[in-house]
Amino acid sequence: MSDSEEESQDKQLKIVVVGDGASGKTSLATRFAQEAFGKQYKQTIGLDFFLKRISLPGNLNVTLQVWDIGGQTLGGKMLDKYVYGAHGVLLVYDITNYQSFENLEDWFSMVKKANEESDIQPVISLVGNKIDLEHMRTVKSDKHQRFCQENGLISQFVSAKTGDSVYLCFQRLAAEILGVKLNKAELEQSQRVVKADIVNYSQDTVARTVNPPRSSMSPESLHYFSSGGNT
Ligand SMILES: Nc1nc2c(ncn2[C@@H]2O[C@H](COP(=O)(O)OP(=O)(O)OP(=O)(O)O)[C@@H](O)[C@H]2O)c(=O)[nH]1
Repeated sequence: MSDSEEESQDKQLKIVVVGDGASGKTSLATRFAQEAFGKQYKQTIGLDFFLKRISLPGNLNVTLQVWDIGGQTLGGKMLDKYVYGAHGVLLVYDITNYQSFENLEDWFSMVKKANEESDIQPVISLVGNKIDLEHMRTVKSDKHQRFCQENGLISQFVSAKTGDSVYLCFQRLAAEILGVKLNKAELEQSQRVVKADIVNYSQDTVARTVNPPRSSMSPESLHYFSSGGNT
C-alpha cells in the first residue's frame, strides 16, 4: 500500500490554530508540518491548510488537518465557519506581546460560540509561543496557568523558531482528543528548557513584508491552499 493510501485510511482530526496576527501561528504550523521556519513575517490572508500524519502510543496513526487562521479574521464573517467542527484548537499568543495574550479572551469566546451548535466540542490548548525570547517575556507564566485552570485548557509553551515542544504540542492535543495517554518520556520533553539567545529585535518581526510563496512540501505534509494569495 502506498503512503497516501495509508494516510487516507487514518483518522483525521481538524485542528484549528487561532490568535493574534504575528503571534506565530503560521510559523508553528510550518515548523510542525514541514520542519521549517521563516524569519520574515508574511501575514496570512484568510487561512492556510496543512496535513501531517503523526504517531501516538499504541501504533495509532492519525492525520492532523491543521487550519492556520489569519489573525486579521477576528470579527470577520468566515471565522465561525473555519472554526466549526474542530476537534482541537490551539489558542496561540506571543509571550513577548501582552496584547496578544489579552486578546485571547476574544478568540476563546469566538471558538466557544462557533461550536455552540456542533456535536463536537473541541479540546483547547493555550500555547505561549516564542519561548526562545524568554528574556523579553511580558506575559508571566502564572497568568498563563491561571487562564488554563479557569477554562480547563491544556497548557503549552513552544518556540516555532527553535522547534522546542512544537511536535509535542500537536501530539498532546491529538492524544487528549482521542483519549490516549502519552508516556512519561514524551511528556518530559515539554519541560525542556531552551537557552534564550539574544536577538536583535529588528524589522523582521515587525515589518509586514511580502515574501515569495512558501517553499515546497516535505513528502509527509501537503500544503493544500492559501486563499487570497498572501498579498
Ligand atoms: N523569535 C521567534 N520569532 C517567531 C517565533 N514564531 C514566529 N516568529 C516570528 O514572528 C513573526 C510572525 O510569525 P507568523 O507565523 O507569520 O505569525 P502569524 O500568527 O501566522 O500571523 P498572521 O498571519 O498575521 O495571523 C515572524 O517574523 C516569525 O518569524 C518564535 O518562536 N520565536
